[in-house]
Amino acid sequence: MPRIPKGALIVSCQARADNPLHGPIFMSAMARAAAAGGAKGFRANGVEDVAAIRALTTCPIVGIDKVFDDEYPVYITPAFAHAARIAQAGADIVGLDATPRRRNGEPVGTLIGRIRSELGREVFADVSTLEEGQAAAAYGATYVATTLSGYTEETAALKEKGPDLDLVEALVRAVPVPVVAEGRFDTPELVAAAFARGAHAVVVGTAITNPREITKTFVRAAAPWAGEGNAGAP
Ligand SMILES: CC(=O)N[C@H](C=O)[C@@H](O)[C@H](O)[C@H](O)COP(=O)(O)O
Repeated sequence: MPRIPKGALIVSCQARADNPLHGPIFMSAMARAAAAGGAKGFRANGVEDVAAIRALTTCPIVGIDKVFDDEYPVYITPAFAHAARIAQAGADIVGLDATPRRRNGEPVGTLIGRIRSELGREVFADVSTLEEGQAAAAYGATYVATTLSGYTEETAALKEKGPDLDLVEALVRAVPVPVVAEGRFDTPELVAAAFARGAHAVVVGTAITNPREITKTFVRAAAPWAGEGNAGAP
């Protein structure tokens, strides 16, 4: 199984159902474009997208299966069945929510152990705090990533504050496995800052593969000048 190389840029190629680029045709094209640009691995969601990207690369793929259920906050690969189908689709590494929040499936420690022993896959643990990262590493996760910082109740206030570089550094100091920076790393400078804090690799999604969200940032910049008779604003 290929490992994520040190210094790698991993490109997350994901588009939800309401995104015009949803589906394996567009997501595999995104992965090809990212590979041509030098990406050394991919993160992808769902069996179809993972299989389509597997068909075009031998680089490591962090496969996840997002399953939304109003009763449970955990949606990134919540249970073993989801991990199994993502592994079957060709993911070298299974990504999952490694927070201790309620999930529709076995406890995260059991899940990590089963993915490694029964599926023979590496585990990429998405966490939101230092304590969650330490627990995930103790359970046997291969990588610990800052993916969920800003996206849990406990960390929600961080979402508007850019990427969680402090968590990257705290994890690097505390856990014995490679730490991956993920979540809101939306400029090359922030990617460099993550490596300077000790990250093993960095995952970038929206800023590379979501033209709708990228367009919004440009439109926001144009907004003060938009509209009739507003030519000289602000
Ligand atoms: C919280 C959550 O569900 N994060 C997801 C995880 O798969 C994705 O929606 C993110 O796009 C990904 O983590 C990359 O982050 P960013 O798009 O900020 O570069």
